Amino acid sequence: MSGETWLLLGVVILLAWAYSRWKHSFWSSRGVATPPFIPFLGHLHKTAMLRKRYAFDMDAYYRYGGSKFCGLYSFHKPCLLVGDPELLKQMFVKDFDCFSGKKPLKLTKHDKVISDTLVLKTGEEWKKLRAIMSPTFSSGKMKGMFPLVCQKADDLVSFCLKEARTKPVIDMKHNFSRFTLDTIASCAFGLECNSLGDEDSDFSKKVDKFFKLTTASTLRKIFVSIAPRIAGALNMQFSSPTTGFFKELALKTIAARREGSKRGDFLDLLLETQSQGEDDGGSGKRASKSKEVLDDETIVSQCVLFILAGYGTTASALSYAAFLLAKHPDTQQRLRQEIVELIEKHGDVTYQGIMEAKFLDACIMESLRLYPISVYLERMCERNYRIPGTDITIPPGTVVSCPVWTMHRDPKYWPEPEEFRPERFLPENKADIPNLAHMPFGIGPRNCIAQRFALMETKIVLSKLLLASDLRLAPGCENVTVSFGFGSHSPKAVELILQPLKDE
Ligand code: HEM
Repeated sequence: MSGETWLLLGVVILLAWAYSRWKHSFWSSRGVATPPFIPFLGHLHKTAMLRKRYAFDMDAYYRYGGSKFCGLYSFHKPCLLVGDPELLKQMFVKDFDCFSGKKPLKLTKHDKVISDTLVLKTGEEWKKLRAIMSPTFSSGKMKGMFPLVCQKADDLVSFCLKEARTKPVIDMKHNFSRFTLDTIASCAFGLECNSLGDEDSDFSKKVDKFFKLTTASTLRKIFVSIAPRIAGALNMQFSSPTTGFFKELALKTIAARREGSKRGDFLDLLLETQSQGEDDGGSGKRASKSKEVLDDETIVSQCVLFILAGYGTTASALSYAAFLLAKHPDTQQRLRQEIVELIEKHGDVTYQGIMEAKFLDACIMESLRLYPISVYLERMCERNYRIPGTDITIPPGTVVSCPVWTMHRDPKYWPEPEEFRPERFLPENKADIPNLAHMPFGIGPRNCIAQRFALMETKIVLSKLLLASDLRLAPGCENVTVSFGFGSHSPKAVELILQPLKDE
């Protein structure tokens, strides 16, 4: 290269560096602290991978003011980390109209099934869909689905006890995952897939494929995220091609339901909202609103949503809870006693009984405190917003995140935070927990829509499992290793010894 070319290159690099420095002065010029960052990337190298993210959030929270708020950069885009419960309440709840969106996922036209799921919708479309779907998760509707989930929980317990006869140690993470899968197949797709007993079940194989990340699928996702239009033109999609299998399955079940075979599951409930809209033909307004949102394709997307949002989350929540109960035999016995007393009162594991079980609820809440499935929450600012109590304004497009994992272990809110102490969540102690210091199901109007369903599922399984067996830690498995994936985490393994409590 000639001297002039070198000089030109030097000037270009210098200008780019100066531009990056200027962009990265957004927070310092407003007097907001930021953890150390690097040119161009900002903090992206620390926040893009969940494995690094939770440790980074902790550092930002304790050392750079994040327990109130601090500034971050994703490339050159300013982001805000907010760890103050009062400020979170103001932003995520009271000023929700300014924070109803989430960071958009870049998708192609071939990703319609997942782009129509509630979790990826924004603005008015999200509002309408959420309003129509919310009643399907009411406590009345949960009662209707209770027997379906109990059936799957009974299958799980029988399977585990059968395994316990031949195996010294049971892989409970695997069994909880299969149980969750069977429940989703039953409640969202009307399918009895029995993946617990049948390792070759088509449904479970397809779900495994749906989540499997290979080098090729990762590169495809990265390419779609960078150039969605070109990717679309090349017939590429972000989601796994296996999505087509679930779409066909749900469409087939919808057709069968129209022939009259109802089961009171989630799919029936969604179809009911569609016909409620149609029945309202007289007034016209509601009918067209429902029809517009819940066409068959939109319903199919919400069935797939159950796999996306409900599979790993519930299986991990059950795995962590079972591990903690096995590690704390006295707590386990206290919980078993509560369940036995409720059975004496109600005659069986009933919806009413598990709702009354205060210690059961406390054990699950404490387990989700120590291991919140979402390490952080995010919202996107939709217009200029002045951070309350300051004269700092953040522009539209700023991503605001809440460091859930870190806040769940802050000794300011949780004395001896690393200890498993369900008593913290008993009614007489609940008043000591500040509002929004505990948020395993998120915050405000965009929180987990299926919280009732997820809790019902978890409570039924733990009740039935503890009534049937004593859970003990397998030798060498005294600690749980958290395995961080792309967007979520799960215990690496939960291997337990199951000691049956009744003669079979
Ligand atoms: C123990 C299990 C579960 C946990 C811990 C959990 C947790 C969460 C969290 C933390 C969020 C984000 C909330 C926020 O940003 O404020 C969320 C959102 C969501 N969850 Fe769950 N979840 C669980 C099970 C499920 C299940 C079984 C479904 C089934 C459909 C589900 C569906 C959703 C949906 C649709 C959203 C997005 C809601 C919206 O954007 O309006 N979740 N969940």
